[in-house]
Amino acid sequence: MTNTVNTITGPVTDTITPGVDSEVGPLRSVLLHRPGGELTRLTPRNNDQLLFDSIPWVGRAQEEHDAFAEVLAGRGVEVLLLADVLGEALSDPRAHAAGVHAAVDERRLGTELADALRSHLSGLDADTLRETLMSGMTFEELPASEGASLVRRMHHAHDFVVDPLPNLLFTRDSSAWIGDRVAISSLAMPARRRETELLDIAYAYHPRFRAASRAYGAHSAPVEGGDVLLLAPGVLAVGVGERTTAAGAESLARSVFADGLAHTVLAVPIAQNRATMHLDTVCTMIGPDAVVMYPLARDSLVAYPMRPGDDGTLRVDGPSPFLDAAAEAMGIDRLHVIDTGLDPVTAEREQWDDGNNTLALAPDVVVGYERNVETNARLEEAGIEVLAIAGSELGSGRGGPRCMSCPIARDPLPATH
Ligand SMILES: NC(=O)NCCC[C@H](N)C(=O)O
Repeated sequence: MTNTVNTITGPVTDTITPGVDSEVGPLRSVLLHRPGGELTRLTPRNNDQLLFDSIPWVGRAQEEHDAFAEVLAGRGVEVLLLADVLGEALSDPRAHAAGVHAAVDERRLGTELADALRSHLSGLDADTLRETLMSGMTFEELPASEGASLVRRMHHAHDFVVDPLPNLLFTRDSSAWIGDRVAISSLAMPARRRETELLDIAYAYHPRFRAASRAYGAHSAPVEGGDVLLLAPGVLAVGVGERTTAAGAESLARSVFADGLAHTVLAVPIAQNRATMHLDTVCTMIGPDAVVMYPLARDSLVAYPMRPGDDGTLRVDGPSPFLDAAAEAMGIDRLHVIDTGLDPVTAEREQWDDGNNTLALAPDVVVGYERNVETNARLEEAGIEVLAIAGSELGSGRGGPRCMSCPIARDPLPATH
């Protein structure tokens, strides 16, 4: 199989200034992660814990991902790959030390083994360390010469001394740009927490990003990028559910208000279950004043608008119907919902398969999974161009094109929108 992605990315340059103030402004630069060795770690015994619903065929997942990257590149989008960004960052000795520190969980491994692992990882070159940080390491892969320990003797050879990170694929969740600042997510699930450390290192030490200010601290209350929608410049919606907590939404609101990045943040409660783990599993924007939305959510979603109060306080209003609160905050008459008109069973099937999880490349141009035939047909009937990609293997982690992409630069929308 050819790795087309390298030809798409080339060296990571710094010609495009980072900044994102909407969901639909023409996409200029995006961070993806081409799935690799970390997916080969998934087994029927660990897939639930690692947040995958089945065991992906890795080669096919890579092909699907390469095709996704090609669609973006074909539309003039610069595609950055997380492995490249992280690898370049890790060539800085301080990043290397931080990567080692993040990988060693002394509480779980005990002092003996933690010391042995630390010593082993410290001696790795940047590329090998990067692979280990992403794909993990089993007990049997840690050279025996690195010392004995009770923990090591009592573990199975195939257990992980460093856990793999198969959900790196979903770059949307681990970081998000808000205006010209990057928010490093504080990921909620144990299987994803170390992603926070890797993204923190990548942005802190890669020459292209190290000057970027932070919109949110990596170790603050849980907020995941899949829950954050930039409805319009200055207006954010933040899903509160299985991942992002109410404390996280409040904390993000305080942070973006303090930095002048937003005037309104809508906290949107979503059902706490796997099908709706993030707000972007039920609703994504396809135009400056239009969304595609899971039909059941349309009339049930509510919002608690937060605005800056007096003397650094937060003013919290609502709850009010989400569509009304969003339109008011965005200063438009109505936030249109593309009517997918689906029967409840088809709607539920296609929501599960990320039919509502589209990635806008520009107003009215979105990438979606080809399998969501009915949703895509309705979008096209509404005048939306749907660039359909295969996702049978990629989708086994329960994420679609929006989940698999972190926009780094979008052009601002024209004032007429
Ligand atoms: N924004 C998203 O909905 N991302 C999909 C994340 C899927 C991943 N397997 C997870 O459970 O976190």
